[in-house]
Amino acid sequence: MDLVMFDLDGTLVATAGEISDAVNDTLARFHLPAVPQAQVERWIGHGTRELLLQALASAGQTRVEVVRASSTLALIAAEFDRHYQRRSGTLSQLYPQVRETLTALRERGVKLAVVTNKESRYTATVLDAHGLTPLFDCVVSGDTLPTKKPDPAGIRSCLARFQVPPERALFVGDSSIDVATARNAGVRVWALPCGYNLGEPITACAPDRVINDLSALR
Ligand SMILES: O=C(O)COP(=O)(O)O
Repeated sequence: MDLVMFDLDGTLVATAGEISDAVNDTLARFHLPAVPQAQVERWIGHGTRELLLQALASAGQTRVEVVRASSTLALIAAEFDRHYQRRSGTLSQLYPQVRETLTALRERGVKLAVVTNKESRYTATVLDAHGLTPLFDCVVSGDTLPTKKPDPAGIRSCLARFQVPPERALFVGDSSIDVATARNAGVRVWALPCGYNLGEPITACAPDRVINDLSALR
């Protein structure tokens, strides 16, 4: 392999606890009931803004489209932004073997990238909080390109940047969105079972291989 691309939430870092806290800080500020972390985990995958919309719809007992069109959304999103930036890195943890494996792959000259649907300002905070930023050659966030996963543009931009053919690359993720993204780009995909797969078992989306931790890459 010449290039390995990783999803972020649920693959490199367990982030659900602090996302959930930031969501509930925001809901409390607007006198809305809290949502359980288990529910927040099922909303991870389409980007933090989409997650916030889901939480607001659930807490307010309305539809996501109603929240999306609401005139107060910008105000609520700004409040969430403050809480999430403040909470980032406070509860999240690297999964076992992440730092060791990234370091070993880098030493072998493998290019490393993050391709996440998380917006870039949050991606940067989370990667910095865990000292991961220097380990990656490229980071593609949910708002880096006009489209996000499962569109293959993020993977393709990494392949093009490092001039790696799809068969010499691997994508590692934790969800059906990651599997679909890799398939759309013609890249092999390995998946971790203990991340956030929209509440479904990872085997349901048939990755090329299920791995228990990143040491399988070494
Ligand atoms: O922010 C999200 O919802 C998803 O992020 P991920 O693509 O790293 O899983």
